[in-house]
Amino acid sequence: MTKLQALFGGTFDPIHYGHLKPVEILANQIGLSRIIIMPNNVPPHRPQPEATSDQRKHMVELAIADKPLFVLDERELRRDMPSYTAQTLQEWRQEEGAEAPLAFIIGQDSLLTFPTWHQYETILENAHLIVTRRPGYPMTMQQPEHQQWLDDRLTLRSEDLHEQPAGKIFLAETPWFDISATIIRERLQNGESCDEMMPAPVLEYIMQQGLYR
Ligand SMILES: Nc1ncnc2c1ncn2[C@@H]1O[C@H](COP(=O)(O)OP(=O)(O)OP(=O)(O)O)[C@@H](O)[C@H]1O
Ligand SMILES: O=C(O)c1ccc[n+]([C@@H]2O[C@H](COP(=O)([O-])O)[C@@H](O)[C@H]2O)c1
Repeated sequence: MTKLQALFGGTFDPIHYGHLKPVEILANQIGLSRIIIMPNNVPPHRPQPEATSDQRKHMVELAIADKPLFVLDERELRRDMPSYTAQTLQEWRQEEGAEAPLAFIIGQDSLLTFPTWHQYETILENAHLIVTRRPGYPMTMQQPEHQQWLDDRLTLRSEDLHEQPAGKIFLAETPWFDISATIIRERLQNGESCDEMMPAPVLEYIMQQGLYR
């Protein structure tokens, strides 16, 4: 069994197949026995979500109920301050010890904004970064110095993620899923179907709660 642990943070307003499917495929590709899903309470770089933290947590629980690959981490939900990943990963590293291989999973769009994140350079001191593909976003950074930063840390060997505790960036070859929470919220507001975009129990909960109308 692999020792590499991977944390997948997000706002999940709501959780959808664009979150779940790439990381399920990733787990098979690189050998992850567990993915820790971590919804935030106060997202650092965007407006407050439409659904409450309790509702978003409940939707994650419904989405992963029949998937033993996933577990929920509530640490950022308990925080009233913005959920800075640098701080979360520092805490996680202290809990897991210096040698444990740890990774943070993001989509391709998040990689592009990564250099604007709070203390972004320190994030790689505590974890690897695993990037899943997302349609509509370039794989190169806008600023040459950020591309250099990326190139210096890139690895093509997924074994590095298992063998080293932190510091590498791995661009995973996951398929594209053209789904976003924004599109789902818009479609639901217009009364359009989202059946193919998320697990049925999540959609049923959205309807029952009258969310995103
Ligand atoms: N379709 C997708 N493919 C790959 N990664 C995704 C996809 N949708 C979201 N992600 C990634 O999942 C993480 C959490 O995303 P988030 O909860 O913001 O979802 P979102 O669909 O981008 O939401 P919104 O449309 O509200 O901005 C981010 O790292 C994001 O890049
Ligand atoms: O730490 C930061 O500055 C930071 C800035 C933007 C996003 N993040 C984290 O990245 C993850 C995906 O963010 P989002 O907004 O796409 O849901 C989530 O765990 C956020 O807390 C973190």
